[in-house]
Amino acid sequence: MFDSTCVLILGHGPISHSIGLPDVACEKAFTDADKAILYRHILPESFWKLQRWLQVGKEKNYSKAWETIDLFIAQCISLKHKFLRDNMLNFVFAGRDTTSAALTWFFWLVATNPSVENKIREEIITKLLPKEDNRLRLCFSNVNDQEMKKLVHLHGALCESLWLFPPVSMQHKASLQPDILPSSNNIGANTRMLLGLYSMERMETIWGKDCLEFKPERWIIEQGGIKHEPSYKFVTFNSGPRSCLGKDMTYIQMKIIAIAIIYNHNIQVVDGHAISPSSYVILHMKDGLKVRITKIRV
Ligand code: HEM
Repeated sequence: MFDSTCVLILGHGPISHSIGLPDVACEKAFTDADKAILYRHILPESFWKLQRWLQVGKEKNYSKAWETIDLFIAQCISLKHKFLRDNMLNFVFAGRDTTSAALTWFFWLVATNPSVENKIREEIITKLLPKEDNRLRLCFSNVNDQEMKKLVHLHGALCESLWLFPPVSMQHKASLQPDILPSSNNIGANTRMLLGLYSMERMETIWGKDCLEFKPERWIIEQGGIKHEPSYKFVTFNSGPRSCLGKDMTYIQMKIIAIAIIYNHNIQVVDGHAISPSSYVILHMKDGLKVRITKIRV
């Protein structure tokens, strides 16, 4: 299990079970550390702390074990340095601009559709605020994922803006081998393909006649629950094995921000401010969103 855990977590196996059962210092260090931790539970605190200060007994073994474990982990990190760097970059890049672009389009759509803004504010008050709290103060520590799922109008408005203005507006894919696309088109190996998500999510043949309208109720079923659209149709977060890993977190972050702003403020877009998309891979608003914020609660 030591070997397989290391491969899973660190991407590097110490092969302690190879033929000859080699002495792997780090493996023994974990056992020593474990034993020392047991003694910390049993002995009076002042006693093991004195041992630690004097560096004797089990505490001496514990310190040595830590040195060995630290060295082992540092070696694994340096072996995987490029992999870790690339992953960190991927996450920061993937999470930074996408969500901020999505929020900008969302607030523009909500601000220019006051009936939607009112419906969201109303459901925050009726479904999220504790009945006994007549001060109508919203406390986020009480709001969990399940509570947020009750806000169907907010969810609908978020889906609608993520759908009309997908923050990753296009994708680039290439075929490894010759293939046949679902459209029956044949493609050769190494064929570059650009997928225009922005355009795909505005196609009448896929979404119907009202595909250019802002209609959050599109995402609400008759019984009042949230309507699910398959990811190969609502492609904002990609579909298949390379789907976005941050999708659920994005919805939670956007909901927290939307609730805090819509519950407490009224948003008005500044007259004459031009709205148009920018030409980046991420679909920003070209000149940002200029708004006037009015506090509606003290
Ligand atoms: C509105 C917000 C977001 C949108 C629209 C979005 C959209 C996407 C899309 C379309 C892809 C596929 C890219 C491709 O294969 O070409 C993707 C991948 C990915 N996203 Fe997001 N994303 C968002 C937020 C986030 C956040 C907050 C995180 C995490 C901090 C995140 C992490 C990732 C990662 C790690 C991948 C790569 C998955 C893989 O290749 O296996 N995303 N995202």
